[in-house]
Amino acid sequence: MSNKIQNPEKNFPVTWEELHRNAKALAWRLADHAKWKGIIAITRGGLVPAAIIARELDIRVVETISVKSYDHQTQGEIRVLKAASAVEDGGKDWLLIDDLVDTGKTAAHVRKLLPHAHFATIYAKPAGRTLVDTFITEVSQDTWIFFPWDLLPVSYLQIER
Ligand SMILES: O=P(O)(O)OC[C@H]1O[C@H](OP(=O)(O)OP(=O)(O)O)[C@H](O)[C@@H]1O
Ligand code: HPA
Ligand SMILES: [Mg+2]
Repeated sequence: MSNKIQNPEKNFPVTWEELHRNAKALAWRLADHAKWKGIIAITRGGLVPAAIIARELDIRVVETISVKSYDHQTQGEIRVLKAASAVEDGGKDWLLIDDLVDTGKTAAHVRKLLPHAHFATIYAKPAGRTLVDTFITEVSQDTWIFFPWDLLPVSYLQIER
């Protein structure tokens, strides 16, 4: 069953620089918490934010949980392709990192698997906002966020080959 996002009205492209600044801001918010056992990145979108946060908080243990929900802008069934195998106690004292929460389906699914982990994202849309413990920037539900890893860097276009 697929749930087509109704052509989001607003495009919100994010540059590497903005992403980096926001990921650092998220790390600083998380720095006050007790000592984290490690980070669980929700792949693939959580990988880059998790890398930045791991460096900023000096966390060296980084696990992954692999979850697929979207094909381009169309949401399908949630599929966990790989579990976070080394994580115990339902994720207690672990940081779960994703790039964003949209409908909240991914977050709800992962929360069931790791109910005690602290869930943090850079961006949040209203439908999923209550499912994350910490986020930096809220955007409206009718916005589609374009991450820099899915965009062609402008500078590449300026290089003559
Ligand atoms: O709140 P939701 O509506 O569930 O959407 C949020 C999820 O969708 C995207 O992942 P996606 O499934 O596209 O895979 P990706 O991380 O590999 O891009 C994004 O990275 C979140 O994990
Ligand atoms: O707004 C979005 N941008 C990129 N990926 C996404 N996955 C769900 N919503 C989004
Ligand atoms: Mg994802």
